Amino acid sequence: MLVETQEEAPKIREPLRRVGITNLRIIAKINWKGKVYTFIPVFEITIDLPAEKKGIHMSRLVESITEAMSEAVEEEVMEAHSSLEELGRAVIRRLESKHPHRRAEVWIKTHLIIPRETPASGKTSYEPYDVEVGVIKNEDGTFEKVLRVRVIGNTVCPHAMANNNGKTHIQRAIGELEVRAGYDEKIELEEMIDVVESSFSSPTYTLLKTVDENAVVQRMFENPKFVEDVAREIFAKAKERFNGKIHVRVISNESIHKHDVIAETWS
Ligand SMILES: Nc1nc2c(ncn2[C@@H]2O[C@H](COP(=O)(O)OP(=O)(O)OP(=O)(O)O)[C@@H](O)[C@H]2O)c(=O)[nH]1
Ligand SMILES: [Fe+2]
Repeated sequence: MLVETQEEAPKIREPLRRVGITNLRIIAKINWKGKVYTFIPVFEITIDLPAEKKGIHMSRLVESITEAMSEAVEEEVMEAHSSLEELGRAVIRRLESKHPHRRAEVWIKTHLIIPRETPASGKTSYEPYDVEVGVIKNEDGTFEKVLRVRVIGNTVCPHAMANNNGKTHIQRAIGELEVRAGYDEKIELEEMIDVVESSFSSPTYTLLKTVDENAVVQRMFENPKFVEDVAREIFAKAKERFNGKIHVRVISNESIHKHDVIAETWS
């Protein structure tokens, strides 16, 4: 007979808000607009723990994830989940029948690979973006979601350009956009990525033929921006498009310093 240590009273009767599993890697399939994508996401799943319980039954959180995945893999994937947030909610729904809790969170971190067309040769280039989706079931049973995208672009400094007959310093920059909204709000990760990527001096590309490289350099110099300009542009576009709490952070890896510069704002 197994001893259920988790059910015993702890020495220190403090409730814990988030207890669970993190850095769990697994396979996931998403049927996004009729096309099947396979991901190797990293999961974090937590529930609250009341003051009178020593611990949670950790394996039940893992079971909620593995069972939600198997329903996708075994029943072939057309019944699979239509978005990462829908997958997160399906995991929480399974957890409800396995482990008592009042509040639950599932965080799914992965990469989206989006095919883009190069600016001059029109070839297909596959661009990687870091995305993270959080699905939160509140104590009143309502669901909210947090969508995060991280995009690599570039900035051309307008200040050096104005003071050096057009010569200037150029650097890669990273734009991070987070939208926190009610679960049913229609917000697409791809659209969030486009908002960030269109706010740099120029997007970056994996594949660039010489004609493409020329086009990117032309566009960069036609579009000099401070790190502040990029953050403001992302924020303004995101407020217009997405109904939720917006958080923007841009870091420019300055090529003239050993440090970076940052601009951040939120609604
Ligand atoms: N709460 C808690 N569990 C831990 C900790 N370290 C390891 N464990 C887990 O204890 C789990 C086994 O306990 P349960 O999940 O309750 O497994 P079980 O009792 O066989 O299964 P159930 O019948 O579903 O309760 C293992 O999966 C371990 O990951 C810890 O620090 N806290
Ligand atoms: Fe147990």
